[in-house]
Amino acid sequence: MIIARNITKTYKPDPKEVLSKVSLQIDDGEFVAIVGGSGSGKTTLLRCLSLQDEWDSGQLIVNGKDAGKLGSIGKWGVRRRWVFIEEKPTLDLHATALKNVARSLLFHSPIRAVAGLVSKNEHMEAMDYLERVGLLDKAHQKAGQLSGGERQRIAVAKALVQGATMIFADEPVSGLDPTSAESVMRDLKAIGKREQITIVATLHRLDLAERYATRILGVREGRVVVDIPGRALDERERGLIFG
Ligand SMILES: Nc1ncnc2c1ncn2[C@@H]1O[C@H](COP(=O)(O)OP(=O)(O)OP(=O)(O)O)[C@@H](O)[C@H]1O
Repeated sequence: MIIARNITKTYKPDPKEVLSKVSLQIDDGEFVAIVGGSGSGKTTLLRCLSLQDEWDSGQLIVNGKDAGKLGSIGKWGVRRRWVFIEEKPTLDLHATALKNVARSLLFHSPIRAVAGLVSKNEHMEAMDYLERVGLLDKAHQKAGQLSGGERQRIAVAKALVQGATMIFADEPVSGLDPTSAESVMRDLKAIGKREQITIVATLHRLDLAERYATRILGVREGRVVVDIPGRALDERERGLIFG
């Protein structure tokens, strides 16, 4: 669970508040979509909630711990099972989907990971993860030959390997064609539900947030102006977010 109380952030030396007294709560198992216009502060909010960025004032409580008081080791402990999925996930494009996932199984053995020395058991385990994200038929294809949506699914499989309890995704479907965007959203939602993973994602497309998120946070000029369960927004709510 994440609780934010009056989080405020500026990018110094610019005195303008990019986040302004943001207060919210994210419960375990939610699929939270952060929506808003360009430059409204979505990514900054995601980066603060995921402890990737510092904030200036306010309090962030993560699983009962005051995150502002944690040192780097304490933060590492909290973030150990958090996974970050970017617009373009960092994958080895020359390696197969299978190898990309199998390498995540070797996080405790970096030399084998770099050399790509994967045992038979690890291969089978990686196949299992690829099946869970619906990519079994593409296991032996190089990541560079896969579509953007399929690459996002590899990133999700890697998150599962790492035993993710939370996934933070910054624009996970931007740059994807509408069909792939739908399927990534559908997968994220299904996997989050099945594996009990909390998901927080920034999204440009409001329709996807409305259809897939269990909760929508609307941000405007650094403030959370709408905080509702996932559903179609009414005129007033749209106006509050987009003007
Ligand atoms: N590293 C940075 N240094 C200075 N200003 C920044 C930095 N990152 C973001 N900003 C500014 O903070 C504001 C909010 O940016 P942010 O990326 O959080 O918005 P966003 O809603 O995610 O935008 P978009 O939808 O266009 O990606 C913008 O005015 C941006 O220029």
